[in-house]
Amino acid sequence: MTAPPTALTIAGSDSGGSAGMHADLRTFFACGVHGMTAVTAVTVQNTTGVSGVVEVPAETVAAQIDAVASDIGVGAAKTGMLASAATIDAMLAACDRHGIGRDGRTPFVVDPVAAARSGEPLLHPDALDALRNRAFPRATLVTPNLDEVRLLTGIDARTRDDLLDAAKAIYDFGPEWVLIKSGHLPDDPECVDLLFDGTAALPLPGPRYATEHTHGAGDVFASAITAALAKGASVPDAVRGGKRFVTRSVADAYPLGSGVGPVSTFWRISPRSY
Ligand SMILES: Nc1ncnc2c1ncn2[C@@H]1O[C@H](COP(=O)(O)OP(=O)(O)O)[C@@H](O)[C@H]1O
Ligand SMILES: Cc1ncc(COP(=O)(O)O)c(N)n1
Repeated sequence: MTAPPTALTIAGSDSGGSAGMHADLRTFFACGVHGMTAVTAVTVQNTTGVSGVVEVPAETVAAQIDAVASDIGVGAAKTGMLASAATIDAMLAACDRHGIGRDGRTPFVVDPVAAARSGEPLLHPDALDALRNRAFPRATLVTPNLDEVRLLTGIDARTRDDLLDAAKAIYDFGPEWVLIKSGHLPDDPECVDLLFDGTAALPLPGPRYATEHTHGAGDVFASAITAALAKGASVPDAVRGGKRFVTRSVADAYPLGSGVGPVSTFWRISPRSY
């Protein structure tokens, strides 16, 4: 047997199993990629929200990256909840040691998670600068939602036409590619995301389903992209494939608990068998 491609998520855990590194690992599995983790924080979380956070020491986050990169190897990496500037800087130093990120050539997807869907913060406000000015320039791809765009750039995108301005503003921080996610666009009958490389903008059309169960959608999208990059896909192909994956995941989203349920990562491996 040969080993499958490998991908690393640097993210927080979600005890409810819907978002964060749990969603990332399930997506890696569904995409046929061996998933690895550098846990940044343990969240006490369910479908109604986040009621506690314990941060993992920054040096332990870096040590997890060192451990897997030096032994197993990382085909592609993604970030989720990073919690603090200290963690971001320790992570970037570890990524440097192992060629993860732009110049090292191992694809590096930075999902700038700032808050949970339910509103609780997952990133210290004083870590925004580290994310923008130190993590983004290292990224192959940055994947903000519209709330994160607002926080990072001040741009309040309200229509599809505003997405290009948002993409340009994020691109100015130095990543190779930017993907603006449109799930939070008010009053749009579709979910048309936008991929931008500094010159050309590629719209990624998709339906908008009338479901409230979208917990973990952004994590699943970024993980499906990361899995495809680990398999050697180009960024546009990985993003197009990731969009198909997350759209099907939202289509099959299921209710869970008393709050917001997760998007489904079951559909590819065992459609509706549960
Ligand atoms: N109701 C929906 N129907 C179909 N696709 C959706 C829906 N909500 C979000 N998506 C898609 O899921 C992905 C994640 O989007 P978004 O919700 O903006 O990010 P996040 O989960 O990070 O807040 C995007 O491709 C978006 O277009
Ligand atoms: C540990 C962790 N990471 C990321 C998210 C964001 O996911 P969502 O925006 O769907 O709440 C989360 N809720 N928890």
